[in-house]
Amino acid sequence: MPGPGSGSPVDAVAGRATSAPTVLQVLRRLDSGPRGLTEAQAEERAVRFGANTLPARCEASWPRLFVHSLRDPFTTVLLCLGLVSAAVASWGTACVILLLVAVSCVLRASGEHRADRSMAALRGLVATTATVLRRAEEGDAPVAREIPVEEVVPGDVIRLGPGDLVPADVRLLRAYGLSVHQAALTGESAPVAKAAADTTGAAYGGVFGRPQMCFQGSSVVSGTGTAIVVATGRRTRFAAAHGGLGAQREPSAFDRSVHGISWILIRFMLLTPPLVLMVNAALRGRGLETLPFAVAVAVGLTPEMLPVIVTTCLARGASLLARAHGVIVKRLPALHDLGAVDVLCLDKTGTLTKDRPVVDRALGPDGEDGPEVLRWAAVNAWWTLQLADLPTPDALDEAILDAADEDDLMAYDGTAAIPFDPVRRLATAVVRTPGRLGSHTLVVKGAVEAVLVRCAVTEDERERLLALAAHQADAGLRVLAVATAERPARVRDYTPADERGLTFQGFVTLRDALAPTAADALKVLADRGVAVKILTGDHPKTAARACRDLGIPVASDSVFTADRVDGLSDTELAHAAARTVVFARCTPEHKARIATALRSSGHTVGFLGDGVNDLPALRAADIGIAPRDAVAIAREAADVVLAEKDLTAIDRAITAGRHSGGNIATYLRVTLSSNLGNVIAMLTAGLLLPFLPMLPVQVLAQNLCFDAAQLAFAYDRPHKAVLRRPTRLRPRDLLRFIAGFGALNAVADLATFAVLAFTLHGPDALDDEAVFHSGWFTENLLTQALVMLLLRTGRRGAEGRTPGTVGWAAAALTVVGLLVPVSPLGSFFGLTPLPVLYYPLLGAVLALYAAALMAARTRYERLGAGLRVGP
Ligand SMILES: Nc1ncnc2c1ncn2[C@@H]1O[C@H](COP(=O)(O)OP(=O)(O)OP(=O)(O)O)[C@@H](O)[C@H]1O
Ligand SMILES: [Mg+2]
Repeated sequence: MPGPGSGSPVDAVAGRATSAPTVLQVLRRLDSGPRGLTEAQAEERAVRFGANTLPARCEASWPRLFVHSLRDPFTTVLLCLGLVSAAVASWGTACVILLLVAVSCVLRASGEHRADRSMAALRGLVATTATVLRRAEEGDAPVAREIPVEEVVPGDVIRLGPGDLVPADVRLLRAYGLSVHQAALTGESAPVAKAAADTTGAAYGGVFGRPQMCFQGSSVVSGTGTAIVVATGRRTRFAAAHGGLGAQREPSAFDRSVHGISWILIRFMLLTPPLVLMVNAALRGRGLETLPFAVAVAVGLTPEMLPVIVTTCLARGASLLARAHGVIVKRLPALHDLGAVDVLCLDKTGTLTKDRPVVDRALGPDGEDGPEVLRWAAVNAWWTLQLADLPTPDALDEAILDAADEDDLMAYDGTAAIPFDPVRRLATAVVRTPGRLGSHTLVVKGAVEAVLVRCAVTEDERERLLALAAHQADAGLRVLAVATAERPARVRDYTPADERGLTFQGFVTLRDALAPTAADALKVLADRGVAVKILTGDHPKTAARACRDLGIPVASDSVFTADRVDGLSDTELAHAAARTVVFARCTPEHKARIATALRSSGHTVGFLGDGVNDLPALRAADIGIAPRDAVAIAREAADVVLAEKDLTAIDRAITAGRHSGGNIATYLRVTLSSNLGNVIAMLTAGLLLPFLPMLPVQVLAQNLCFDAAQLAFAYDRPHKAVLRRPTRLRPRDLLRFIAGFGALNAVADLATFAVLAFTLHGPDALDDEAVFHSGWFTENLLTQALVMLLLRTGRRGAEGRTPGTVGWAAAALTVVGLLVPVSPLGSFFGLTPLPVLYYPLLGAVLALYAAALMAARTRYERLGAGLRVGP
């Protein structure tokens, strides 16, 4: 059988030959026909070729995740420190480090495994489908049917429409005005035209340049097509080129903050041991015997639970959001970024408005009622729909068809169509001119400016007509312009070059009601510190009016028409974007450029859109958001998918993001400031004392206790104040915070040393190593508990709250700190019971420390750095 079983269908069909194979060759090779496969054939091929999934999308196994978590930089550094300890035969230290690594890796791998599984399940809810033609039996007529993309097999005949993902590598059988975006394959951002006709000779730009072929990983920007699948799954070009991973994203807000901080810390960790060694050698004449201690200090500085806490916080947030509000976060770090969003860009149609337009009026060039304008508009809508094979009419066309008289339409016979394209903002239908043999009428409808530049009118007349349209738009109406032209009939294809010298017919205005929840949702967003910008393809006046009606103040200088964007440099655009509320007449590329400009000026940008024209911006923003009924490619490109097209859902998602981001930030602040404090105290004490201020095993044991207690932050409920502003963690602010609070912590430790000296009657008594170690051990755990409670929330926040997980964890730390030195376990760590007098004095130190912490915190908040906070 000359079936597709032999060799790779891609090579066989798209392949190495210099000229593209003809449709007939392809069909024969794939043992299929233009009417598609039968269900039985499809089933047999599904078994033979496997599911149409990319290798990169397959779920990672548990052991793989474990190995992956070993590659985490913190873990790597810890392992190196462990090796160093083992090399100097400090087996205790090496074992404890190994234990730390094992615990954090197991926790992280299991957390990630769980998160991956629930993410996969969530992604399944928004999986994309493909439209295939299949037949029940050999003799039956083919039926178009939606199936999950995984079930597509070679030989299937599929339909492509605007907004569809190309589900596999396909050869076109028919195409109308088809253009696809294949940046994921070629890096080229402009859409590429595709056509079905057999051509001879090699194509420019290699295989991807072939006009007859569309490839997995690309998406349909405009037009429609019918095509036969030639390769699926790992046999596609996309899988071969990238393992199906696609282009690398720019670093997101998550990468910039959490990753940025991680790397700063790792540098510190690597610097610490040599520093400790050098200082001890220079001032105390100690040699390599301090190495285990130096290593332990570096370990003590590490927030090794950071990856675990981050995964747990985000996974918990994401699953809660999905369960309670139907909001699906497709990539975990996106939840963190949602919390950091301070500028949200929205498209207008369907987001602020219902996208259920109804025709309001049809008016001629003189502004009087013009019923024939509506008729022409309907002829255009009907024939573009019929001839371009569109799966569903768009909302504007549907409204026009609803308003038009069906009998009028029947008088026309369409011959060609150029479907709507968001860059040209036009749709054209060609009909036979009624009653005039040998003549065609081009009927063009589209955005006012786009149609008028193609009309044969004087400059003054154009100005007058633009003003007339602007007047309509100012009333909140959507305006379409309609024009026609008569041409001698011809067989040759019509192209956009034919849309010239048109006769202007008039305008059709449409009313699109505002979305009922939009006004409230916008107000809530403003209260939460999120600036909203509207990026729309529509008329500036229509957009500005919708904004005003929804309560967004729009000054005259805050409306920007996107053609002005082209003349601006990136910095100028960033400046302009800061002031502007409405960007009108945006092409898809404009939307993306504006999002990029806002990001480059330091904002974390979210973009919500549902159409093909929103695709580049969904990718360019830090975080792309699409409603579930958006076109497939928008859903695919988005990081977050909303159950409904309802702005209130965004607020929920942002709140959940702030919740998780707030917990991560608190964890980092608490851990790092107390770790830093300990390290400073340890270094100082090391120089003051004739012995090591803490044995390596004690440093590590104490560290283990901290880590365990701090897992509680993953389950904390942050204070309401945290949810009021974007949770943006800036590395520089964080470092300032931990330097300040770390120093305070060190002062408390040094005060404890003084207390110990006093309790033990004079500095000489400090020679009692075990008592010193025990005293400091207890103090350290207690201060840690205190810091956890006090730095968690503001002073106001601490009042009237139930203890919660963090409260219980702090209590457990306190108990461990008080009991371990007096218990049998204590002697194992080299600890001993303390004199009774020590406790009241320690109490006094802690009370002073608590007061200082509160004062410092209030000051810090007053300085405006607070619980950090957008611009
Ligand atoms: N089917 C159509 N036929 C002709 N013109 C259209 C059609 N659909 C839209 N237009 C015109 O093109 C313009 C741009 O459309 P586009 O789809 O890019 O954005 P939009 O839907 O207006 O707004 P948003 O970006 O807020 O979703 C519209 O404002 C309208 O004037
Ligand atoms: Mg839209």
